[in-house]
Amino acid sequence: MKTYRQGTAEVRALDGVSVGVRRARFTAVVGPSGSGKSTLMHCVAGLDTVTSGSIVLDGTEITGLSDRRLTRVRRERIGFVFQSFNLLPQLTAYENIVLPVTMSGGRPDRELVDHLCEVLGIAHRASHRPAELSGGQQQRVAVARALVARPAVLFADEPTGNLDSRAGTEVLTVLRRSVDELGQTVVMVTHDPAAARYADRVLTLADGRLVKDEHAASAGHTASAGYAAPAGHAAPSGRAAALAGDVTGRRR
Ligand SMILES: Nc1ncnc2c1ncn2[C@@H]1O[C@H](COP(=O)(O)OP(=O)(O)OP(=O)(O)O)[C@@H](O)[C@H]1O
Repeated sequence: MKTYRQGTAEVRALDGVSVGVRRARFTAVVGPSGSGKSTLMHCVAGLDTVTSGSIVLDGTEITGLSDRRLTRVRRERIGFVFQSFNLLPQLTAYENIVLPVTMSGGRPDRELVDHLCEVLGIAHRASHRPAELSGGQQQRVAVARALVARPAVLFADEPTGNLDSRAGTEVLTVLRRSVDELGQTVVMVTHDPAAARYADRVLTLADGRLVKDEHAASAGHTASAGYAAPAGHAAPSGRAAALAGDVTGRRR
């Protein structure tokens, strides 16, 4: 449960939402404006706290952690991609990608970065500055930057919000590939049902409640509207089933 105070009124931004997200799966959270999508993502990712209930992230109960430990969990286990790409304009794509690693005093794993650039289709743009890249390419650089620390979960909040449909397709395709080829766990908030079709599972919120929970087959996976249909991906089997409960938010 997550409530906000607005004057004398209390807004229930999340109300009795209980959900677990599996590893190496692509989960989309959809719903109308104000339904609680961002609040859910912020609570699950440790950017905000729940009023009651608990959040378990990659086996760690994050509810009640001190700010210092929560910051560490976010830095080490979570990757974020937002609507705005937040790239540093004076750095090249490669330098932007490795920035989180170099900032925390580490040395980038060149092989991993090259592999990410390859999978995300930006290898040939690595030495370019953001201004020389298309919106879709910039967002793919942002995805690579989020993945370079090998996060347990990648949270994407309206990652296609600033992009036209072609660039949006590029970004959704690389998110899909990160799940299929890198085994990445992805949770994406979107208001766009066409974007949600790239996911294995679609959670629908309305008025802070979970009103629908659809898995790929029933989520109209192959239908295409707005974005090109995802190119026949195969959801990983067995492996994910054995690793249930990667991220859970429970009502107490
Ligand atoms: N900081 C806040 N203070 C007060 N109320 C808030 C705050 N943040 C969100 N809310 C309220 O909580 C509810 C859920 O908001 P939230 O931003 O999670 O919805 P959303 O589905 O992400 O919407 P959108 O698609 O417009 O971003 C809304 O009624 C909103 O007004």
